Amino acid sequence: MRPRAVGVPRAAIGIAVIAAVAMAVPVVALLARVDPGRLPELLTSDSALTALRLSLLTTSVATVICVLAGVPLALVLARCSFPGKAFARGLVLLPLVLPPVVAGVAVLSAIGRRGLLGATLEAWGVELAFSTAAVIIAQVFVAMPFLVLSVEGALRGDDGGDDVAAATLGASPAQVFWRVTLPRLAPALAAGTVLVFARALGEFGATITAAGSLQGVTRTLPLEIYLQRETDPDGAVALSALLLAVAVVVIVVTYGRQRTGPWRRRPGPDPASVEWAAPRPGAALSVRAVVPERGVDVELDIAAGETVAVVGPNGAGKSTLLSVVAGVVHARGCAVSVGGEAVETAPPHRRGVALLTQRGHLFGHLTALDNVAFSLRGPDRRARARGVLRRLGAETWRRRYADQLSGGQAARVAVARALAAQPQVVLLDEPLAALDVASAIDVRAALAELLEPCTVLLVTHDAADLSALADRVVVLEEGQIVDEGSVPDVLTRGRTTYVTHLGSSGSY
Ligand SMILES: Nc1ncnc2c1ncn2[C@@H]1O[C@H](COP(=O)(O)OP(=O)(O)OP(=O)(O)O)[C@@H](O)[C@H]1O
Repeated sequence: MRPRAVGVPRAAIGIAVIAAVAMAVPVVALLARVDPGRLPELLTSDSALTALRLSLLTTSVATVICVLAGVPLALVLARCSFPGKAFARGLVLLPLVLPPVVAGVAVLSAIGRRGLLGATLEAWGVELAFSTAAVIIAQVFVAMPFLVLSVEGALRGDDGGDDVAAATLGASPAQVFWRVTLPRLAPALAAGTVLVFARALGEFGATITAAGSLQGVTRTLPLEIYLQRETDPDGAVALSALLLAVAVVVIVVTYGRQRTGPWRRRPGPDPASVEWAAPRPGAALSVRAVVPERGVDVELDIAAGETVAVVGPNGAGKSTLLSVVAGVVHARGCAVSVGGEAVETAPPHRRGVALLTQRGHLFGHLTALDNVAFSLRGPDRRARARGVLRRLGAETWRRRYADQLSGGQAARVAVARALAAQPQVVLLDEPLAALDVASAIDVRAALAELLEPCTVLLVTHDAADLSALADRVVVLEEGQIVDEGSVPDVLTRGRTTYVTHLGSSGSY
């Protein structure tokens, strides 16, 4: 069910209709000029078929190259910081604004006989200029920016929270890329691929400049149309209609998938439930979090199996402390050890620490069940995942995707996913904040039981969490520990205004 859209101003609708008609007129005019009687003969001429074959071949190869090279390029531009990044980005996107003929001259200057790489290529016995390879190079050069723009835009638009969640569930950077980042990018990648294909298919200026017009070698369909325009206008019209049809088919095939909503992986068969075994006992945690740019300077030791609640006003540094333990935030003065082993230089997936943030970050392309099974191994992983969901009272929604769950339901599934990973240390950042009162009571009770053997660092603003879950409480203010002790002691002392309010909030 789609929510009703907010109304659109009448003027916008009027202008949109005029714009759509203006875009449609040339296409209709072209189709009107096609002579259906002569179409088979015109389209099956030797020159037309040769040009079509060459166009489809070069465009397909160029599209594959753009996808294989463009996705890593977009990833680096979106996610890495390095000197000269703005310049590198400008360079990659430059062909977008270059006149195609200039792009062709640039390609020829690189691969031509007297070009920058010409002598080296010749020494290797490779001659690229005016070859089919030159057509592909020209197409890649002009089309690549479309893919980079689409994918980089999608990457910049998200905060990388899903990737962090996956890493703290034990996924290596390569697994995060294949299992989480790429599926999330699928719609942008599909859109970018269509644009690349369309741009490469229609490429003319750069191709004729860098590769010439040799029949069967470099004369692609747009070049054939241009040449036929002089000698056989009807043939040119027929070929134009053919190019139009190919472009429409590509767009329909690719965008057709998107009409069914976001990309989702089809779930496997519904598994039988396997009773969830008790969580693995936790390990001792020791952390020194010194992050001057956030004003945080905290040292904390937690015994194996202990649950420590961290409380404090907004901006006190609670989430930063958790991020340091998880390996998401790094600073020179930080040290973290899990089970006596120093892990501050280890990447998040090697720390044995699961981080559950306020937003949960369920993976949108997976069902609730497959989210929970994400970190599990073995043939019965989905059955065990169902057992964990059952323990959290979330089994009913196992076949739903993240966008089909309410905030509270998603929070339960996210808790199940974090606990299923059996981490040595569990980091919970306000895990119950999205739940209604009744659900919070249920999940809190389940957590109290399930977290019993675990080492837990829990950030909360709710006094009910303290009494139900915490063995000890630590109070943070402006990045420093200002009090710590047993829950009743700290709340009774009420050393800060925040703690006084927390103690009198009624839920304790
Ligand atoms: N990504 C960031 N870059 C720079 N500074 C940040 C970033 N995230 C948080 N900070 C700053 O670090 C300090 C601690 O923030 P943090 O999110 O750890 O507080 P918090 O106690 O978790 O707050 P809340 O209860 O609102 O979640 C704040 O001053 C905040 O402005």
